[in-house]
Amino acid sequence: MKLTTKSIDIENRGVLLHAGDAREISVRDGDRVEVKNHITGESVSAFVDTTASLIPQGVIGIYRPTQVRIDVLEGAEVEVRAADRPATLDFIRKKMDGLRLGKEETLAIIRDVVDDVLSPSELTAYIVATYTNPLDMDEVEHLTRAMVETGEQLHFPSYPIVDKHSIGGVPGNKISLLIVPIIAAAGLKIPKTSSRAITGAAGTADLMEVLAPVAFSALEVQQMTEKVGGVIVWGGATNIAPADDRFITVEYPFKIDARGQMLASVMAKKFAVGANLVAIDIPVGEHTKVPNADEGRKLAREFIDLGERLGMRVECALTYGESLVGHTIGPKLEAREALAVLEGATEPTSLIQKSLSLAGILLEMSGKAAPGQGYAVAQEILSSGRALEKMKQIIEVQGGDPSVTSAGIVPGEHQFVVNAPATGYVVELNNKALISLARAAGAPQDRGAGVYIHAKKGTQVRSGEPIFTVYADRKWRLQKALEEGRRLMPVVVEGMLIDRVPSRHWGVGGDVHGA
Ligand SMILES: O=P(O)(O)OC[C@H]1O[C@H](OP(=O)(O)O)[C@H](O)[C@@H]1O
Ligand SMILES: O=c1cc[nH]c(=O)[nH]1
Repeated sequence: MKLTTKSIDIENRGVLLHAGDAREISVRDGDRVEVKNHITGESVSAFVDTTASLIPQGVIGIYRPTQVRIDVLEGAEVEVRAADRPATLDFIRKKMDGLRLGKEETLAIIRDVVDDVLSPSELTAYIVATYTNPLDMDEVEHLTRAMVETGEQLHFPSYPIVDKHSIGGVPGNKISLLIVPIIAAAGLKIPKTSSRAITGAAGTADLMEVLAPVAFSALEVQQMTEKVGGVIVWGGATNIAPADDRFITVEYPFKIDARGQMLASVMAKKFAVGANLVAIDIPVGEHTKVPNADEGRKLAREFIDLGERLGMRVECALTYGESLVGHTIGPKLEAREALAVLEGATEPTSLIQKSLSLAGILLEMSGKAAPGQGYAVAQEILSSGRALEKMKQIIEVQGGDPSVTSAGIVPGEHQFVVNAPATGYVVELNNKALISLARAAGAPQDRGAGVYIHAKKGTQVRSGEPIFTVYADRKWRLQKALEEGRRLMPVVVEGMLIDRVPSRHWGVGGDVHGA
């Protein structure tokens, strides 16, 4: 059917059809049509929305990404027909049924993900299929390679290229903001791409965005790294392993991070930037992605194995994940805490020790420190102020203000302090509940939102002393977070009354109502 185009400023790969035209070409809302540009001969598949009134019959509303793909002008005539169903839906179905996917099948799926051929529900089906039917190591390797092949890669003229990545899962894990400048200050190259929050309340890209822009092209990432030695950018904007951000968009609301997806997501980003020396942080703890050290060692072997398959040397660090890193959760609070350490703060020790340990591993792997000396070398770079100096260069090259100080970063104006209801020890500090609380307060989208933990697990508190403060940029968000806090009770002080559930049938003094 021939239809006349009308441009519509909507940012997805769709078209708007009059219900009458849709009936004639036998498509319904959510189906695909193929739209062909007569002049160039190019065609594109697009998802259908229908309307009875917004456009007349004979006209097709073309959303911007669709229009760009077939390069068609407003008012031009296009040929529209019902599109064939993508073959990759059968591959996804195969995975849903618990079968293994071959290399070509995986590559075809990832191409369709990157080309926006799959609808959000089809993409979700793929992620859920790999969550419920875990990928074996061959499938993980195929997925990793497919994620790299469908994006851009960096090619530095010399080695080593060093990188680190955390699998996440522990709140407050702001260590990249310390490790990257330490490694770059040691004279190494570290083109760090990070994701936004996946299961947490603030990913490294969310934190860095407090200090500088994080959206750059692959070429810019390479140029900035060559100039100052390191960057901290958002992988989702780079076209480096571009499928990754699409997957994370699906995972984020469910707070899931399937093992095979996680391995591929992390290692595809390392491979694509050309890293040959990689350290992986695996936080271990009851409320994290890895519940115990045995599982952590298994995952470490998988990262190392995958690294060998891809020609990268990988070392893993199992780290303490029972409690948050440092005292803060949320973009501004975390960026402020990390910057304060670069400026010379000697606390929090959990943040400093973890960052120096990981940086030390990379310094030893690269030969910048003798075996066993990595921690001390990293410490010297931090305490000498060279890491701060390097961080300012990184902030500046990314377009931020290098004169920023931790004191100048102000978290959300709406605050609520939760005090200890009894004297005792903090016996429970539930990571997952703290993340839910910070998300309810608005993190990571609201940068000032988050939680400051005054008393971590094992700390003795007196009745009335602060345990944590919730921050929000908007008042209604603070209210939401407090409701979430009441429901989840993220912190428990030994001896405190958690809740009182009254009997339904007994009145005062033991009288039975209605008896
Ligand atoms: O939201 P959850 O699941 O905790 O983890 C996601 C975070 O972990 C990784 O950190 P980094 O980039 O190595 O610093 C990711 O890039 C992301 O920022
Ligand atoms: O970058 C990351 C980190 C953790 N998990 C992922 O899937 N990707």
